[in-house]
Amino acid sequence: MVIPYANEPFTNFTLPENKKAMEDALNLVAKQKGEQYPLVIGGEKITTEARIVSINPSNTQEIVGSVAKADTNLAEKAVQAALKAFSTWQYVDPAERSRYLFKATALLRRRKFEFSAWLVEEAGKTWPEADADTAEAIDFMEYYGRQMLQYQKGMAVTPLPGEQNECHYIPLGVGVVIPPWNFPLAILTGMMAAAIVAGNTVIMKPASTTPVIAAKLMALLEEAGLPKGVVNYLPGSGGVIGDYLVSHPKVRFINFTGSKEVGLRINKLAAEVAPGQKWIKRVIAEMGGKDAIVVDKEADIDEAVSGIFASAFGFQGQKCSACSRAIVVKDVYNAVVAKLAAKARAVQVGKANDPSVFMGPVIDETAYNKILEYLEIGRAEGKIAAGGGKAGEGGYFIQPTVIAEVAPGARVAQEEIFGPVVAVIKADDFDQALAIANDTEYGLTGSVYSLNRENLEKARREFFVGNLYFNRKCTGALVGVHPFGGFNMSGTDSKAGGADYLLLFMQAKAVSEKL
Ligand SMILES: NC(=O)c1ccc[n+]([C@@H]2O[C@H](COP(=O)([O-])OP(=O)(O)OC[C@H]3O[C@@H](n4cnc5c(N)ncnc54)[C@H](O)[C@@H]3O)[C@@H](O)[C@H]2O)c1
Ligand SMILES: N[C@@H](CCC=O)C(=O)O
Repeated sequence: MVIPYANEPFTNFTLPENKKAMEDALNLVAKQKGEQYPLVIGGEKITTEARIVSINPSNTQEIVGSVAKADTNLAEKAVQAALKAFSTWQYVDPAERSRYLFKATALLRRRKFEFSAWLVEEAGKTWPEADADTAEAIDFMEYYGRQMLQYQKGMAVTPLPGEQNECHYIPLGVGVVIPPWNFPLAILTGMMAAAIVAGNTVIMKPASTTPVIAAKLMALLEEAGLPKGVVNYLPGSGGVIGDYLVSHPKVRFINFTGSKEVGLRINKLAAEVAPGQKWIKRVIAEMGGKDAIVVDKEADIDEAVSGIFASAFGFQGQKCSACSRAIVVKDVYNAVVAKLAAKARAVQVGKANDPSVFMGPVIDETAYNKILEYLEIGRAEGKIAAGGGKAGEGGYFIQPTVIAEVAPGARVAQEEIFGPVVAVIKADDFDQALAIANDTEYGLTGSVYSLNRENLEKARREFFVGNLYFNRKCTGALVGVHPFGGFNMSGTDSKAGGADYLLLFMQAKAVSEKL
C-alpha cells in the first residue's frame, strides 16, 4: 500500500532551521569540491585518463569536481552491460521496480539540502531554484513509481465469450537518456526513472557542464540497491559517444531533452537503420522554447509584471519555459515596460550560494558570450530599458535585461537566447497579441494576463502551446499537476510528469487464449 501522491513542498528558507541546514549542506559540499568520479558500467567503477572538469559558474576559478570521460569503446561496454541487465530486469515485478524508486526518493528526501547545495555550486542555482529542482526530482520518482502500479494492471479490453483476453505492457529494451544541464537533477531523474520503472535499462549520459550532480544521483541509486547495469553512468562528449549510442543497433529508444539543433540531429540519426537493427527506434525529444506572456489591456498590470519578471529572470532565464517575449497591448505597454524595467534594475546578481541574491550566473563561457552577443543584437533591434551588459567579475554574471520596442520578427523575438533577456513587443489589440505569440517555430509555454473572459477563452482555443497558463507565470510546472511538453519545434510533447508519460517507454502485448 503506497500513500497517495502529493508534490514535495518547497523549503521556506526564512525559517532559521532551514537556513542553517542549507549552510551546513554548502559546507559539506565545499569539503568535497574537486573530488573525482568514475564511470559506472554494469556496477563496475571505471576511471579514465581523459576527464570532464566541472567548474563553478559563480566562481570560475573553482573546480566542483571532475568525472571520467567515456570514449566509444566504453560506450559499447555500457550498451552490453545494459543489454545484460535488461535480460532480467524486464521480468522483475513492476511493483518491485517501483519500490526501488520509492527507496531512492526516501534517500533523496533525507539528503535534500545536500543535493540542492550541489545544484547551487555546479549549476549556479539560487537556493530556492535549487530546492525546486530537488523537489521535482523527488516528485518524478514518487509519481512514476505510482503510475507503474496502475499500468501493471494492463489495458482494459472488451470481454469475448469463449476466449480469455488481456493486454499488458512490456518494456522496450535499452535506452539512452540524454538530459540538459539546466535541470540537471530533476530532468535527468525524471527521464531515467520513467524508463527504468517501465522495465527498461538505460545509459545515462549527463550534460558536460553538470556531471557531478549526475554522479551523486548514480550513487544514490546504488545505495537504493538498484541492480547493477539497470542504470549506467556514462559522461562523455555528446558529439562522440552521443552519436555512437544514438546510432547503435541495439539501442531501442532515446530519451532526449535539450536544444532544437541537437534534438533534430538525434531524430535524424535514430531514423537510420543500422546493420543488425530490427526495430524502429523511438525518439522522445523535448526541445527549446521562445515563450510569450501576453498582457491584455484589461489585466492586473502589477500581477502581469511580477509574472513576466519571475518567468524571464528566474534561474537567469535558463529555462525552456522562460518568458523571453512579453507581448503587451498598446494601452498598457508603457506602464508595463516602466514597471518591469524598474524591477529588473533593482535585482541583485551575484554568487548563487549567497541567499540574498535573486539571480546567479549563467552556466558557462559559451552561454555567457552567446548572451552578450544577443544583447548587442537587441541594442540594434530595440531599446534597452534595463540591463544590457555584464554584472560583475569572477563568474558568468549578466544583468537582467529588458529590451523594449522590439518588432515581432526581430532575432531577439524569434531565437532562443536562454539567458536573462526579455523582448517586449507592442500589439494593437488582444487578437494581434495572440497572433504574434503564435508566430514562432516553437510552442512550449505561454501565459495570458487578462480579466476579460472572452479573451481568455479565445486564448484557451487558439494559443498554440503545450503548457498554457492564465494570470500566472509561465514557468514552474509541477509533476502530476501540469504535464509538461511542447508543440512544433519544442519537441514531441511527451508530457513529462503526466499520466501518459510512461507509455512512451512501453509496448502493449495482447494475449488471447481460446477456452
Ligand atoms: N522542452 C523541455 O522540456 C526542455 C527542458 C530543459 C531544457 N530544454 C532545452 O534545452 C536546451 C538547453 O540545454 P543544453 O544546452 O544542455 O542543450 P544541448 O542540446 O546543447 O545538450 C543537451 C544534451 O545533449 C547532449 N548532446 C550534444 N550533442 C549530442 C549529440 N550529437 N548526440 C547526443 N547527445 C548530444 C549534450 O551533451 C547534453 O547532454 C535549451 O534549448 C532548452 O530550451 C528543454
Ligand atoms: N518544467 C520547467 C521547465 C523545464 C525546462 O527548462 C518549468 O515548467 O518551468
